[in-house]
Amino acid sequence: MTDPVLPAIAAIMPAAGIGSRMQSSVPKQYLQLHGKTILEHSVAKLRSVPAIQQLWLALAADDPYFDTTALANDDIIRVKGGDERMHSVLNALCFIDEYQYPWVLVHDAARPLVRKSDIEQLIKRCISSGEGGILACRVRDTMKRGENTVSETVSREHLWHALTPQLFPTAILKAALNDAILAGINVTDEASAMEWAGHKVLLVEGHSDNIKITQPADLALAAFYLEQSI
Ligand SMILES: Nc1ccn([C@@H]2O[C@H](COP(=O)(O)OP(=O)(O)OP(=O)(O)O)[C@@H](O)[C@H]2O)c(=O)n1
Ligand SMILES: C[C@](O)(CO)[C@H](O)COP(=O)(O)O
Repeated sequence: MTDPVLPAIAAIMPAAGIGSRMQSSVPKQYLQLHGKTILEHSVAKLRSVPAIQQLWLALAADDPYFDTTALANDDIIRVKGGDERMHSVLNALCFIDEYQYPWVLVHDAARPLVRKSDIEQLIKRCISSGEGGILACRVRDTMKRGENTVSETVSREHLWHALTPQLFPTAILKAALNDAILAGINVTDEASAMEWAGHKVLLVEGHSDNIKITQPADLALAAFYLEQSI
């Protein structure tokens, strides 16, 4: 497959969360990892991809931390985050010119370990096929459903962990996300809205070390993975 001619891609980084599951004194995107904030690591990964020509950052309206980071002088475009991740993403989407940037890539600030090669593979696969898609990694453990006891074993065949980035045509994602939110759908990733709206979503296998920093133990794991990549 020859490399497709890449259109301009705008990126949205949702970074307006409070990180409640992290139980930390600051929102987790501002925790330090090898001398930089998790947010700075994640932004640097998107900045390393030439096809990404515009970067929108959704921040909490009362975020007092961002201006203390090295990104304060970056040309990153700040927008106000929303009550939930899906609102933060939609708020940013509403500002993106879909003619100038026909594709939009969404990547969690809480995923600082994503590999440039995985991002570029996602872009190549989606642009080549004309379909949106997500980075994902296959489930490896036996999966159980239940609360305190097992109610069922869920077949792990064709079962994936959805990761980010997720890449979709800008206008189509904007419409799908807006309509899904209006319909009261629980949209925890962009693909959920696209699926609900009936669109195909490509699964692009990525590395399982692209973890989302969510709980306290994840910080040490991320530091370990970072040491392996140096
Ligand atoms: N209203 C929100 C909630 C989350 N996010 C962002 O979406 C990403 C993934 O969300 P999650 O891991 O759930 O982060 P938090 O919501 O901060 O974590 P928690 O659910 O533990 O509070 C994070 O980069 C987070 O900053 C956002 O931009 N706006
Ligand atoms: C978008 C995501 O990272 C894909 O796995 C995930 O859905 C975010 O969920 P969260 O509850 O907002 O962390």
